[in-house]
Amino acid sequence: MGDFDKKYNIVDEKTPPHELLSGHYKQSFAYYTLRERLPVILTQVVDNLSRDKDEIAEKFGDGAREELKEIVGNISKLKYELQTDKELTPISGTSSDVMTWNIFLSSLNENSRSFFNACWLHSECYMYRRLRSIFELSTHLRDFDYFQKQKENALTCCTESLEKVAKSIDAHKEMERKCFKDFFRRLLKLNLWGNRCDLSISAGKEIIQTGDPYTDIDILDKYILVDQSADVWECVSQDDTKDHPVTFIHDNSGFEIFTDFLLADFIIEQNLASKVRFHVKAIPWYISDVTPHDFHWTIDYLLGHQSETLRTLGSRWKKYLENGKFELCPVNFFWTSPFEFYKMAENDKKLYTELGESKLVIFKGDLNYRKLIGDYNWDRTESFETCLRGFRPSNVCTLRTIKADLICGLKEGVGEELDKSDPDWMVTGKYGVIQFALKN
Ligand SMILES: O=P(O)(O)OC[C@@]1(O)O[C@H](CO)[C@@H](O)[C@@H]1O
Ligand SMILES: [Mn+2]
Repeated sequence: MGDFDKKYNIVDEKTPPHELLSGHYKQSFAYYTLRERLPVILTQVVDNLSRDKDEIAEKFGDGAREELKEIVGNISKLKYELQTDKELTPISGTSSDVMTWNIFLSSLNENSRSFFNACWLHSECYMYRRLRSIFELSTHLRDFDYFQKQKENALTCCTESLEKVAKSIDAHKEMERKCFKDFFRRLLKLNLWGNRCDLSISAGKEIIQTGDPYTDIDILDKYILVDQSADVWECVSQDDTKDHPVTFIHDNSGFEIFTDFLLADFIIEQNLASKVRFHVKAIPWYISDVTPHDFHWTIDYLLGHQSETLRTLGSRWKKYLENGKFELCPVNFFWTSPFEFYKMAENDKKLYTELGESKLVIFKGDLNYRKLIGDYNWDRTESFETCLRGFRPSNVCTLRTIKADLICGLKEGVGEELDKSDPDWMVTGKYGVIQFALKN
């Protein structure tokens, strides 16, 4: 370790800092996820395919109907492999990430190359990648998104709430103009809580956002265990970095992406940055995650909505897309790779450098958090900077509701208190963190 590393207690990048989270530990959320949640998610895909087979055949042709039988068989096979803790076999497929995945899989230790023995992050990502490869290898359904209906429903079922939030933000605008900092921090918190609504935590069961979470947003402050929103404001309001974009690494469709856009809208309107960039997933991922299609669909849905408030927002965001104030980045398979982000610089230098152009990169959600700090049993008071293990291509912010049993940056005693008062506090999404680290 060099002097800098010692001073800041940076962990050597090559040595695993702590025990990896894994399905091997029966008391863990990893075990529960692999055993209970993921098989349910696979069963649900099968059920939805059989429910929608006529619709699918109409859209993709009769050949698709035939192929569905084979696809269902292959999904059942994947479920069997998962439930019987089989080896993570190579991915077959035609996409450019197949080789990277397979090199990664072959680099795993032989005794940690099965669903329950591998690092949880790796086996869970693997399941979603294998699921995708089943469709990718078909002729008629290679581009079919088996989570699409659920994602669309996550937005359409909460339009009342979208409208209320948008109206109440508009109403507060005049008042909030006196203090942009407070306004920004509220939008940031709204954006944080928008992450409560992912579908994979509920194994696909609908979670509906109701009411107007903006007006009462401060009530939830007691659930924010680390709140560095003031630091994020300081970073984003720097005048000399206006020409640098703010970048979102999106997480979920539905209510969450709407709140991402609201925050991005504020950034553009207040001229905090000339451009906001968005990164999405290349393939269907963890049920709710945004793909390019979901991104455009969301804006078009708002644009065509009967509510004038939503139409206004939709048409403004469409315009931002046209004039480059909003930019959807080309899909990048790094986001659906098994790699933690500290490995980005060596695996995708270009992406790392590109993120470095931003004045701020906002990582949304629980899975991005897991990739930021790795699926390790970190000491819960370890600093966020240390856990990033050198991954600070730009100023980094994470907005994450806590849905997996790993965390860092807590004050001494906070975790222990919660263990007593609310034993499930790490896996329900009830609590959240807004954490920030300066560029390297
Ligand atoms: O990343 P998101 O959408 O906030 O959450 C994804 C998630 O539901 O899936 C994983 C477990 O299956 C957890 O990390 C997390 O709970
Ligand atoms: Mn997600």
